[in-house]
Amino acid sequence: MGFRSSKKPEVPAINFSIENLRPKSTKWVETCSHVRAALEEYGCFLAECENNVELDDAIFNGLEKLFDLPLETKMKNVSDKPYHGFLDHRAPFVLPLHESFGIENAASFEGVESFVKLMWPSGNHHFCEDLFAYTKMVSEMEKLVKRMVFESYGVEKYYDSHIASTTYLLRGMKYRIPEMGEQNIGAEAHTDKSFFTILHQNGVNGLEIKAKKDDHWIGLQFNPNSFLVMAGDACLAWSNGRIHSATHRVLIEGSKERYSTALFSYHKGVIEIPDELVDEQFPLKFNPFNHYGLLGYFSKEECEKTPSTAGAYCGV
Ligand SMILES: O=C(O)CCC(=O)C(=O)O
Ligand SMILES: [Fe+2]
Repeated sequence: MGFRSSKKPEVPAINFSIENLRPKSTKWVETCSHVRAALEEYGCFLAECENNVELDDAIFNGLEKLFDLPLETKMKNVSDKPYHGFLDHRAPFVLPLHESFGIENAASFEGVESFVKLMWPSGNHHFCEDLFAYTKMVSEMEKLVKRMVFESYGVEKYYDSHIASTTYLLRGMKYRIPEMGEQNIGAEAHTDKSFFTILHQNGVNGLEIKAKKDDHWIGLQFNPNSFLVMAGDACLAWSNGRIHSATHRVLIEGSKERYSTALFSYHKGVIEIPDELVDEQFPLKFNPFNHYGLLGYFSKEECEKTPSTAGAYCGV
């Protein structure tokens, strides 16, 4: 068995209640600067929201049923993009505790509906509705965070075109309980290749983030209202290295299975580094890059040992 490291609640928690999120209000400006500071220092923060408990229950109960489907049904969740389809515990990494699905175009009803139809050909209307409501809500949160970040750097003029090219992938994860003597690694240490990732979980903790300043592992304590907003390698490159893309992993302990969701934002096409983010303190570090190109590059074996995928793929 592995061991659990520091549990100090060091990742900043930021109040995302409605009254803090009225654009241009004093609280909005304050929240923007907290968001930016957290992303630069930790690469992530816990957004504390007024969460919908009923919807949460519906999603995690629905996920349980989804993972209980026969393997041959689950294997129908395929994609031409790497890490976008069903991953069982054998491929592409050997992760005995992990299984996950990928739902492309997750913020569109058609995307969710075509996934649900594939899994339940005779229909599962309620889950389809709930899943869409959930992805809609989390994708709105992603847009809000993006707006805050763009405003905070004074590059809001690029926001609309950026959003117009954004697409979402929802991954649903299940981590089973390790057996006696079995390793407790649910997900190996990695950085995400997304622009942003928004993570949520059932009541079971296990996600750890590597601190930027001294490399120690910080165990995250979610409450039912917490969503972890994390920057991926695409955001690191877009921000010209100002925003940190945190290494993270999942360790599983305890007696309850862990279910989590991750909404990944991707950009269709090329991401340009805004001129405004290049100056003497931050000379240009990255060339414009194709976001799916970055993901494809990472999926190739030669990149496995590279400490920074963005640096290797599109570094100046
Ligand atoms: O399950 C989690 O909390 C994290 C999963 C993760 O890091 C990923 O899918 O990239
Ligand atoms: Fe991740």
